[in-house]
Amino acid sequence: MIRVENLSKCFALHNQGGAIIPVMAGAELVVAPGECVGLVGQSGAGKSTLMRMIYGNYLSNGGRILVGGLDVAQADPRQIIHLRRAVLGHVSQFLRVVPRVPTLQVVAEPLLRLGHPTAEAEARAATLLARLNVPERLWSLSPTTFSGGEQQRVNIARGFVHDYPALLLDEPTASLDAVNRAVVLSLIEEAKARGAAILGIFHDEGARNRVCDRLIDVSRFTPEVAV
Ligand SMILES: Nc1ncnc2c1ncn2[C@@H]1O[C@H](COP(=O)(O)OP(=O)(O)OP(=O)(O)O)[C@@H](O)[C@H]1O
Repeated sequence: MIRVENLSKCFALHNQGGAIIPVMAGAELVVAPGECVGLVGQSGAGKSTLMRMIYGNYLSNGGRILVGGLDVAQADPRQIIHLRRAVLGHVSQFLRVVPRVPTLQVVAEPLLRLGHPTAEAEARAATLLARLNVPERLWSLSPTTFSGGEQQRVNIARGFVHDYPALLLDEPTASLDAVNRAVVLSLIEEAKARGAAILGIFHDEGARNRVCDRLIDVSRFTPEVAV
């Protein structure tokens, strides 16, 4: 479902004399349907950079990134938008939303964009928000003023509202209490059980051990010159 082949990445520092910094070379990985793979490696090894390339936020300098048959490294923006809408979900650490949109709508939005009826999308959003213990009195408010943990739970609800075949998770349990952490780990296990291919960064070792089938150390892909 997710396949990375011989991927490389350099950053060009335009404000520092155009210095070229190679940060990744020869990266290879496969995530099969129903599998959760954790990215590990010391700080600066390239975990976030690899995730951003797979999501299409960063361009790569060589290699292939296949997600559901599309090569993200070569895809045009329209193809990437379609991929993100239907195939590749992403739960980042921070919620980024349009101000003044109510929480229920923020969570239902991915389903509405896919053409699901409003009542069905909102019912699914409500189920997830309730499961993640976001109080119902908050659902009609914009999440912009919510606490860090509340925002993260809204973000997780939005990321799991559609049954994406592939999911990228960036520290999904980072600012959660034990009860909500357990809910998120169950959501990940349920996504695996329905066949989602999941790639994640989990600094929470207990979470990683519970949900990851394999770990990949990205420092294997750090080019010699950058060490
Ligand atoms: N936008 C950028 N411009 C220049 N260099 C960058 C940029 N983003 C990342 N880097 C560099 O790429 C390397 C990998 O960074 P990255 O953030 O992917 O590491 P990481 O493994 O996710 O680290 P951490 O665990 O600390 O989040 C680092 O040396 C970093 O300085």
